[in-house]
This record gives sequence, C-alpha cells and structure tokens, in this order.
Amino acid sequence: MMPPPLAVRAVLIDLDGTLLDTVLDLHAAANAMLDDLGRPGIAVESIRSYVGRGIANLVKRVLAGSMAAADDGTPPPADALASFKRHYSIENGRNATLFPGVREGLDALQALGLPLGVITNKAEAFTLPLLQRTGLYPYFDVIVSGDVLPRPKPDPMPLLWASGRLAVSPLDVLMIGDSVHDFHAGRAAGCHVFLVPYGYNEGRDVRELACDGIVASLAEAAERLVHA
Ligand SMILES: O=C(O)COP(=O)(O)O
Ligand SMILES: [Mg+2]
Repeated sequence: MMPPPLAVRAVLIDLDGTLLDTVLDLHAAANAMLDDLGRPGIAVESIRSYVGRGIANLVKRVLAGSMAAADDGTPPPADALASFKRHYSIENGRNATLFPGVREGLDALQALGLPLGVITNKAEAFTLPLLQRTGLYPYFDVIVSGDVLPRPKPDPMPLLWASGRLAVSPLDVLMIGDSVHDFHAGRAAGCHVFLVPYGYNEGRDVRELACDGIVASLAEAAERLVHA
C-alpha cells in the first residue's frame, strides 16, 4: 500500500547518481589523468564506487585504488588534480545521461509549484556547465556546489543555506539523493530524505539507510508529494 503523501515546500536534489549518470565522463577524465602520469587505466566500476565526495577525493581514490584514500585529510598531488580537472572540463557532459524518470519527475515537481535546488559535492566550475549542457539548468532556483561553502555534504550546511535562499524551513524540505552523504546531510538539516537505488553510494545499498522513502525514480518521488 502506498504511504500517505508527504507535504513539503521545496525539494533539493543531488546531482551525480541521482539526476545524471556522469560516471563515463569521470572515467574518461580519470583514465586521461592516469595516462598523463604514465600509469595504467582504471575500470569504470571502480569510478562508480569512488564518486560522491568531490573531485579531490575522487583523484585520491583513483591514485590509491582504494576508497579509504579519501579519509586521510591530505590534498591530492597538485599535478594529478590539475590533470584531472583539465581533462574533466573537456569530458564533462559528453556522455552524461539523465536517469529514467528525471525529466518527468522535474516537470511534475514544478507542476506542484515546488521550488527546486541542486545540492552537489561537484565543484561549481563543472556543475554549472553540466546542468546547462544537459538542459537541466532552467529547472533550478538554487544550485549549491561542493566548493562554494566551507563544508560540503555530509555536513548539513549546503541544505540549510539552500533552504534559506528558498525562504523555507528545512523541516519542510525534501532531500532526494543516492548516497549515505545525502542521507546524513538531510537528517542533520532536519529535512525529509528520499533515496534512489540506482546511483553510486560508494558501492553500498541505500536500502541499509533509514530514510523516509526509497523511490525508483524522481517521477515516483513526485507522485508521493503534495505542496504543504
Ligand atoms: O562527488 C562528486 O563529485 C559529486 O557527487 P554528488 O553530486 O553526488 O554530490
Ligand atoms: Mg550523488
């Protein structure tokens, strides 16, 4: 049986793994960087699990071949990071695709009169061109990238800031994401949280997380909402 509809005043949505499948572009940039460094390439499946904590952490994980490389608090080597950024600025959006139900879902959310935002850990220099190239940019009233505030997801700061920009209480906001970072950021901000099972989540199953709903698509998320 369907749960009763959730009443909200705004919806914030994660980018990589929720709106767009960006893993092929990230994979191409990672392999071009490894080639610059004279190192062998990496499998696309590794990239899929390494996405989610921003580009500096992605580069560290690619160089180390390990998820844990993101946790040591050091920056990545400057030459590797510069190479990745140079290649990603060319690859960004080339092979990125909307997940099924994204456009229908965004149209339905707009039809409900809900303001929409993007909350991503991707750097702003890549977020804005990507949203423009994929035609999603006009849907959003606020876009918060990973490098525009002192603390990115899983900190609640980007969600609290976006809620303020939209002049709504975070308690009336739904965060839709694909990962444990979206879940923790949403919970800490006091937002409702829906998760999609088709994204990246660092290789783990989002069903392990006690969120307010697992939705197969953004279209299904929209069906479960009403405007408060
Ligand atoms: O880690 C990244 O670069 C972006 O990830 P996000 O859009 O899922 O926050
Ligand atoms: Mg994501």
